[in-house]
Amino acid sequence: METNGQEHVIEVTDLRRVYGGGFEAVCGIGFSVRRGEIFALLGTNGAGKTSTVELLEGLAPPTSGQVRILGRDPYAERAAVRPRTGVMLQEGGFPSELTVGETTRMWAGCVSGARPEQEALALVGLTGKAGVRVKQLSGGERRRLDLALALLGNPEVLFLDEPTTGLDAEGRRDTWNLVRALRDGGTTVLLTTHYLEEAESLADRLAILHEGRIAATGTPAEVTAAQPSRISFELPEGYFPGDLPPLDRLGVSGHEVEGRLVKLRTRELQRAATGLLVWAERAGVELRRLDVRSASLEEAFLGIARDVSEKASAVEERVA
Ligand SMILES: Nc1ncnc2c1ncn2[C@@H]1O[C@H](COP(=O)(O)OP(=O)(O)OP(=O)(O)O)[C@@H](O)[C@H]1O
Repeated sequence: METNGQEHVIEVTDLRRVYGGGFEAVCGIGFSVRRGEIFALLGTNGAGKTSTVELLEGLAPPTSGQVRILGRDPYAERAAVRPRTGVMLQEGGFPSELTVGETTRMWAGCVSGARPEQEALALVGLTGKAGVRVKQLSGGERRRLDLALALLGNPEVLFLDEPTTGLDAEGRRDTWNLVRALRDGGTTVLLTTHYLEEAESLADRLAILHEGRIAATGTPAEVTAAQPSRISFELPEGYFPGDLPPLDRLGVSGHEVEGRLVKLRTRELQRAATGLLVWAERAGVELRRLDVRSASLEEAFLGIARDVSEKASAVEERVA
């Protein structure tokens, strides 16, 4: 389907998943991902990420609502959709007695038009490991093998479930660069991650799931823009909070004082920082431990989880 001339490769409409015992893990969510976009699904433990991704991968049918991958139903039309997608699960589950080369060849036999084994291994930095048994690989190397296998069929759509869990900082950067290069080559990527820094750095757009619902969605900048920025500093010797300029006139929406440390929250970062620095300059004081920062995705994430839980308990209290 096309919207504004851009092809939506993944389309999710009013999607619900209710498990056998009646538990609703996915409660009517909707989003779409354009060709060549990296889209991240974030959420606390149990938010419904895996339950959603399994429906996108066609591993189960939705209870209600619709998923379209490349315009088709990934469950009912699995034979048509599966060859055009690559899936990296949380646990690859490949036989650990096989070597890396044997595993790659075995998997390539199930994929039409597979990349050469060496190319797939080189993409993920496993060149030279073809003769090593899977059980001898480190945790990070196993993750990279899982990724190589997902890439074997040159997929148009790539599903990555926590692709960098267990990787060291360098391995994580390498994977990010590879995912970006794939995106630049036109691959559409949907990933789940617990690393907010990963989503902030990698995702073109993201959705934060909470208790089966989308609590926020947009570009990382849009999602963080809804959160206040922070300024913190140490009160100079001999000064008290009341000596600061009136905080509301600086555009400060909230503050805390812990000992000599002052923490300010503001949605007008430039105005608040300028007002504070002009005051310090005029008073001839140094603001030690000065820290001025825009909201991070982590703050947005924690803020959303807190807000939704607070609203839920307020409703429960009203009902009780
Ligand atoms: N087969 C099942 N039967 C019943 N409930 C299930 C089943 N699978 C998952 N759930 C429940 O659905 C909810 C969402 O689980 P899901 O695995 O989708 O979350 P997640 O966001 O992927 O979590 P995590 O980050 O911990 O992997 C959880 O409360 C989980 O206990």
